[in-house]
Amino acid sequence: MTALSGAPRLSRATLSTSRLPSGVQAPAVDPADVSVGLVHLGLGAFHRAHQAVFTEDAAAASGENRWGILGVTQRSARVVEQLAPQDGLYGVLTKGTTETSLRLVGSLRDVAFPGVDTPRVLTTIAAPTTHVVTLTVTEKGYRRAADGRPDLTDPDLAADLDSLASELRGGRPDTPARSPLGLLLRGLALRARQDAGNLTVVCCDNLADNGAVLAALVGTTLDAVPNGDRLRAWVETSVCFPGTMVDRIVPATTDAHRAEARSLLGLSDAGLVIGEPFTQWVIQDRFAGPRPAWESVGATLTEDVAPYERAKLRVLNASHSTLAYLGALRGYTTIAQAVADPALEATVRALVDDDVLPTLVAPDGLDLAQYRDDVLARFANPNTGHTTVQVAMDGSQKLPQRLLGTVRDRLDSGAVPTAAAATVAAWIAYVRATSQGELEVEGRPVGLDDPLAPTLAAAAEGPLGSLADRMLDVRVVFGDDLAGSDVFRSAVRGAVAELVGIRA
Ligand SMILES: NC(=O)c1ccc[n+]([C@@H]2O[C@H](COP(=O)([O-])OP(=O)(O)OC[C@H]3O[C@@H](n4cnc5c(N)ncnc54)[C@H](O)[C@@H]3O)[C@@H](O)[C@H]2O)c1
Ligand SMILES: O=P(O)(O)OC[C@@H](O)[C@@H](O)[C@H](O)[C@H](O)CO
Repeated sequence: MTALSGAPRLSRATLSTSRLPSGVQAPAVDPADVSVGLVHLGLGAFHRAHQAVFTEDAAAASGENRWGILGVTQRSARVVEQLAPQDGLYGVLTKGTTETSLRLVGSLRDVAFPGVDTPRVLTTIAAPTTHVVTLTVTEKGYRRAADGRPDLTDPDLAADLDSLASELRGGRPDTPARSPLGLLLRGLALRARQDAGNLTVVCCDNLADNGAVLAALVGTTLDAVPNGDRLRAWVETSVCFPGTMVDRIVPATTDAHRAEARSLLGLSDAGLVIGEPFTQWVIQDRFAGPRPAWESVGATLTEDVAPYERAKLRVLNASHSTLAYLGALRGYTTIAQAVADPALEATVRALVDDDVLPTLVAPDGLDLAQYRDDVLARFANPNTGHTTVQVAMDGSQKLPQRLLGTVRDRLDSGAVPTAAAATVAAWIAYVRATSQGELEVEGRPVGLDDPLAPTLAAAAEGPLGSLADRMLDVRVVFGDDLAGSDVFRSAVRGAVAELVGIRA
């Protein structure tokens, strides 16, 4: 029996005929009464537990019914298959340290998979009733090259740019899009062609300076497209890319979560997501047109998002990755188990206190030491079940965003970033163990899950004595500056030697 069998499926029909059990919160908006005004690219777990909830609550608070979401999956139709039969309805199971609650969300009004639905997605991005596009497509989804510019050799992006070039010559926008950036650019092109008005594009991925990064990617990609200059000029005057800091720990949903939600709801929910109680959204107040009144339901709209984003990436996400690598290497399944290990907690505190905090300017009213403690308390929540292996994936994409800025700032100030080097060493040891088939967590082998896996595995292979040097030579991760820094190299060499038990 699976987690979904034995109970009718959540849908508008079953919701209207079932009496919701007490304790389960109904959608804050009536899904029948909501039209689409926002398109989301990357309909993973995080969007459903974060921006979709803020958007629904904001619409309910302001009494507006124009902020329904078209959610677009990226790589497969799986999430569409989960949500379309449910009319887009799904639950968010919130798991605190002592309490669990379930709410249903009705703001997701339509779902699409670019493999078959590209024309519909482009038309919706270009609709005058659409005012905002949001994205959560993971770090690797942006297809950036080592220098941060668009990777024009990426076959999916290249195929999309061919389609875009044809559409800019008047061709029909009907080829399936293959990359998030391609989909966005093609949607912008159709919007410009139809003169449908301004648009705001909000990157909600854990990328440093995410708004500016996405704006630059859009601009430099258009430079490479024949006749892209007119579209680029339109984007510069008609599209805003505010930066954001997004925060809520949203682990992957398991069958056990689905079974738990089914027993609370009495209906089965294939689109269920789970999250911790904490949620935060800080958004740069730079919009090209209307937006949901997110500030009315707890989001912070600010001129300067950078201090919030930097504090979150460098404290929370860097600590998360440290616990993920060291925790998995010690055989811990979850982040909560890892942070409960006094040695690992001490390592994380050293990272934050010695190297991260000296690089930060506290955002208004935030006590950074308290923030560190609050983050560690959130990690200790045993009920989210966030796995070390999930957080550890894609290290080549994550470390540059969450750790290497700290390293650069420390080196620039003349300090030796010993604690940050220890996190780099943890990642190196993890890459070595997973790429050589040497890591098991709870008796299950763990492989290396990273878009650069072949390059990393090749660098990890060979004598332990030169492991740190071979890995630091992967310049797409470390850049020429860190690969060329004797101070950093020496710190990483020492930390790797300590971790793998050899002489530096
Ligand atoms: N889960 C969290 O706790 C959390 C918290 C804050 C921010 N985020 C941000 O949200 C992102 C997504 O997290 P999630 O929990 O929704 O993950 P998820 O695995 O549930 O969903 C990831 C989404 O990105 C798409 N994607 C993945 N790889 C891609 C690729 N190579 N090209 C194009 N699209 C790709 C997937 O199709 C999916 O839509 C994270 O990478 C992070 O930047 C997540
Ligand atoms: O989402 P990822 O996989 O990029 O990173 C894993 C976690 O560090 C991250 O998702 C945190 O849970 C999140 O950033 C908390 O807001």
